Amino acid sequence: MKTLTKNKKLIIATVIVIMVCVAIYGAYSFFNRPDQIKITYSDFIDKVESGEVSEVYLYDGPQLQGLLINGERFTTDNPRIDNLKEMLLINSVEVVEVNEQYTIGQVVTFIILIGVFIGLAIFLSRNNGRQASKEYDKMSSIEFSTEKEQQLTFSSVAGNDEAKDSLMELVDFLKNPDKYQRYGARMPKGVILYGPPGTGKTLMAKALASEAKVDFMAVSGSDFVQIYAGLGAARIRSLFKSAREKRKCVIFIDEIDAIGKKRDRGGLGGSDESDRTLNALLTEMSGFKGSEGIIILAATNRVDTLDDALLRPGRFDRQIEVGLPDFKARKEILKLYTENRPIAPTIDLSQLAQQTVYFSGAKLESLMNEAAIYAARENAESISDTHIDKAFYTVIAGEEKKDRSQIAHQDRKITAFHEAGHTVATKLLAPQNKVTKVTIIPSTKGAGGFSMNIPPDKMFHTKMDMLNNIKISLAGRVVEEIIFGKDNITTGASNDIQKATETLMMMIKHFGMSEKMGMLNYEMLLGQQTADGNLVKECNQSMETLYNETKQLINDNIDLVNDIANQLLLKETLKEDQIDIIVQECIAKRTH
Ligand SMILES: Nc1ncnc2c1ncn2[C@@H]1O[C@H](COP(=O)(O)OP(=O)(O)OP(=O)(O)O)[C@@H](O)[C@H]1O
Ligand SMILES: [Zn+2]
Repeated sequence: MKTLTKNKKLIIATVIVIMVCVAIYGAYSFFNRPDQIKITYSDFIDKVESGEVSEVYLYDGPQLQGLLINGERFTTDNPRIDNLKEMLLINSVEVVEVNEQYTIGQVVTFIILIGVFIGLAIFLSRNNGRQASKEYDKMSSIEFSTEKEQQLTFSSVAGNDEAKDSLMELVDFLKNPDKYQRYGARMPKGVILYGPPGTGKTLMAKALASEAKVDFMAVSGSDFVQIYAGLGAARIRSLFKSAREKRKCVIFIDEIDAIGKKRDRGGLGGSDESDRTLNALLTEMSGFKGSEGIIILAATNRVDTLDDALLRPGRFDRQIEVGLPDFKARKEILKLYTENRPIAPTIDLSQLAQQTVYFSGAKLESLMNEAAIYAARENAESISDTHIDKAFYTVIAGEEKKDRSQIAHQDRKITAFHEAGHTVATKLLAPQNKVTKVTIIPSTKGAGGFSMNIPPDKMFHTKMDMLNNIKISLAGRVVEEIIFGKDNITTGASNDIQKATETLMMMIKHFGMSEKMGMLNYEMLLGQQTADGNLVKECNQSMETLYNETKQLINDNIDLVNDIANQLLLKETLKEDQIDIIVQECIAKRTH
C-alpha cells in the first residue's frame, strides 16, 4: 500500500513537471510570436504622440515591448533615457515597470511556475490528507458487522460462566435503555474483559452484540497509534460519532492497553500522542449518556497496566476476568468443536480435557482443527486419537515438549495442595469467610491458583481475625512443606508471605496488638524507616509461632487437605458448595 501511493506520487510529479515545461514553452513563444511587429524608435514616438499606443512595458533591456490600441504587440529599441516614462504618461500610455533582468516572457513564466508549484503543494498536501483520511477511514472498515450478519449467541461461548452472566445482564440494558433511564439507573458505559490471549474475549463481545441485536463495531487499540499527530484522537471521535449515529451498538476495543497504558507521571514528556488519544477516549466516554444504548467493551491481557483514569466510575468501571478454561470448560469447548466433525467413537473428551491443562479456548479450537486437517490428508473415515496426538504436538510446537498425559503434572499437584491448604485453613479458622471459588488454573493476577476469601463486612477486626488471616496465608506453604518435604517448597507462596508480613506488622506497629512491643505507634516513632531491629525480631518470632500453630492445624486435618487437593486435581475449580460437601464427607468418614 505504501509503495503504491509512492508510485502514484511519482506519476503525479512527472505529469506536473511536463505541464510546467509546456507552460514555460507556451509563455515563451507567446511573447516571441512572429506577429509581434518591430518598429523603429521614431515610429514609436509618432505612435505615442498620435495616441495609438495603449501600454508599454518599461525595463532596462535593449528592447521595449508594448501593446497598440489595435491589439498588436510591438517591440522597439530601448533608448534608456530617464524621462521616457514621463513622456509616455503625458501621452496617456499605460506604463508597466518591469524588473530589470526579466523579460515579460520570463516574468509571466515565473508567475505561472509559482502558480504551478502552489498548485502542486496544495495537491500533495491534499493527497497526504487523503492518505491520512484513508487510514482514518480504515478504522471504521476494520470490522463492522450489522445485526443481520451475526448469529453468534452466548451458546457459542463455552465455559466462562461468570463472565457470560455479567455480560448477559447488559443485554437487557442494550435492548431497553429507556427502561433503566426511567429509574435513573446508571448503566455501565464501559466493561473491560481481561485475561490471557485466546480465551474468547472477542467472541463474547460479539455474542453480546448479537444477543442484544445491536450493531457491533470492532477496532483495535493499536489502530489508534498513529504516525500523523492528532489522528488517533480524531479517529476516536469519529468512532464515537458513527456509534451515536447507530443509536444502539457495542463498540469493541481490542488491545486497549495500546492507548490506555498508565501515563508517566512526572516523566518528561512521554508520548504526547498516546496521551491525546487516551484523553479523547475519556472525553468521549464522559460525553455520552448511559441511556444512549452504547456499550464499550475493551479487552486486554493485563488490566494492571491500564491507566487509573480509564477505570474510574462512568468509564470502564466494570472489569470482568476471562480466564483460561478449567476442566469442565475445556470439555465443553472440545464438545463445541467436535460437534460438526466426524469423530472416532474411541475418543474420550473427558480424557482429552484432562490432557489439555492450561490450553486456551483458541488453542483447543486449533487442536481440533489441526486434527481434522491430518484426518483429511489421510482420507481417514473419522478423526482418530492418532490425529489428535499429532495435532497436539503441532499446537504446542515451540513450547517445552510435554508428554500429553503428563502435562505440567507436578505443577498442578503442587498448586492443588497449596490451594487445599488455604481452603482447609479458611474452613476451620474462619468459617464465616466466604470461599467463592478455589482453582488451580492460573489467573492473570496470581501465578498459581487462588482462593477468593471474602471476609464478612465488619467495622472492626479483632486480633483473632487478624491472626487467623495470617494463618490462612501461611497454610499454603505449610502444606507444601508437609506433603513435598522441607526442601521442595516453592516460590508459589511469595504473595502469601507478603500478605502475612503486612498484617503482622500492622498489628504491631499500628494496633498495639503485641504485648512485647506495647501500645506504641511505631510509624510515628520510626518515621519513614519501615522497621528497626526489635520490630523485626518480634515480627519474626510471632510469625514462627503462627507458622507452627498452622502446621499443627494442617497435620491434624491432613485427610481433609488430601481430599480437597484430589478433587482439585480432578475438577480444577471448586465452588463453595462443592467444598462444603467435601468437608462434610471427610468429617463423616472420621467418626466412622
Ligand atoms: N470459551 C470459548 N468458547 C468457544 N470458543 C472459544 C472460547 N475461547 C476461545 N475460543 C475460540 O478461540 C478463538 C479466539 O478467541 P478470541 O479471539 O475471542 O480470544 P481473545 O480472548 O479475544 O484473544 P486475544 O486476547 O488474543 O484477542 C475464537 O474465535 C474461538 O474459536
Ligand atoms: Zn498461596
